[in-house]
Amino acid sequence: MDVVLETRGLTRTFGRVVAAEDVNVQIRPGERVGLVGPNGAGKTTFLNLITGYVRPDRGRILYRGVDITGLPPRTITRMGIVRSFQIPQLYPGLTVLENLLLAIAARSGRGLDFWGPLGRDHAVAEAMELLAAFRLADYARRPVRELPEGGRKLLDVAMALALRPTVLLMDEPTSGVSTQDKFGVMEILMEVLGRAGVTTLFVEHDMEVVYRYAQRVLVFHNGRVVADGDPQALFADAQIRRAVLGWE
Ligand SMILES: Nc1ncnc2c1ncn2[C@@H]1O[C@H](COP(=O)(O)OP(=O)(O)OP(=O)(O)O)[C@@H](O)[C@H]1O
Repeated sequence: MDVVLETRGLTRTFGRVVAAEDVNVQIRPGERVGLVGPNGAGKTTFLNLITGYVRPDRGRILYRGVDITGLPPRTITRMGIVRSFQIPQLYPGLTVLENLLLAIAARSGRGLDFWGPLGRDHAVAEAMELLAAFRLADYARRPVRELPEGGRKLLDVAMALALRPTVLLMDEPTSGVSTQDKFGVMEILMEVLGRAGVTTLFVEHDMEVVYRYAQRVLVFHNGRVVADGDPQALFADAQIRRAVLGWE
């Protein structure tokens, strides 16, 4: 089986809290995986472990067969595992285009001032193409603070995609987005990420979003992955519905 990301026996405690316990997961290239579970179940810790922000007490993380356990976050990002944040890390006073140019500059490891005119033209063309894909082209010259929340989420992911990830991790892509906008945001995200062939893992509390957009769901509970399967099967399971998702 082709595996892009794998965890083996991943375990991490904070004092008495077991935030990850013997997490064994294999992710295939191009999969779209929803991470669900109650508050404090260990979903964010799982993302923090993979991206190097938190070190495991035990266990290994393999990316394309290479052991990345304990590597610094910057190195892991450069290798192709990129994270987009729950609260988008944007510069509200800069334009949408400028924010994206900064992400493109970050990919090259250089500041904007290192670009000659040709490099800048290429970067602007690339940024405009990305903005068009994310339906943000009309906002290109406007400051980020004028973007609606859904637009900020899209820009945040566009910036992550500018780093050319193989694996993208998203923490609640629809949090703070209005009910009428959230499916629109997810449609665009999934279309663009699917076309780019990016393997996507996303933490999500909105089960309707998970149901519609995840091909596979990992259910976390007390730091463990207690269920792993397709959303139709998992959400039909009465025990998971009651004990883990809090549904009757
Ligand atoms: N840096 C930390 N220091 C101490 N405790 C932590 C730390 N990070 C996470 N924890 C604890 O580990 C447990 C798992 O937290 P985590 O944030 O991973 O859960 P979660 O499933 O993402 O929850 P939520 O859905 O509320 O975001 C919680 O009890 C949390 O308080």
